[in-house]
Amino acid sequence: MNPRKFFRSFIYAANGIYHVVKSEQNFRFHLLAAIVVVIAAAATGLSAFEWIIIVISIFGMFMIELVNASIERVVDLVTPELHPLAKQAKDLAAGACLIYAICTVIVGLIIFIPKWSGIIL
Ligand SMILES: Nc1ncnc2c1ncn2[C@@H]1O[C@H](COP(=O)(O)OP(=O)(O)OP(=O)(O)O)[C@@H](O)[C@H]1O
Repeated sequence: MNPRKFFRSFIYAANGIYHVVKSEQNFRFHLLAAIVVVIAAAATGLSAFEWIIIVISIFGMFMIELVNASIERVVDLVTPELHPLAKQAKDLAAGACLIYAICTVIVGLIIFIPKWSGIIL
């Protein structure tokens, strides 16, 4: 294994993340939502297992947004013109993000509602 090449791959990955933060409004929204969730989780007090679920949900959302942004760029590279398959590819990737986002909201509700209802009621 070449250590320099290995280290360079981290730089490339960090560049990709930096680029998506700069260029994708959706990614910045998820970043803000993640900060709010972490603050809410810290204030509520979660078990280690609940924290693991929250961390997996947050990082999974970032990951799928990165894959979505990557698919969008590949599609634009392959066909700058309008094409039904380009639309399908982008809409499918966006659909994957939406499905995972719905999943994270459900997971959040399952974790937080019983704790908050104990505080509110
Ligand atoms: N080359 C294309 N051919 C056909 N439909 C496209 C193409 N590019 C985007 N679309 C469709 O147009 C709609 C809006 O796409 P738009 O370009 O605004 O956003 P995006 O490319 O999906 O994301 P972003 O705004 O972040 O670049 C979506 O339904 C998308 O699938």
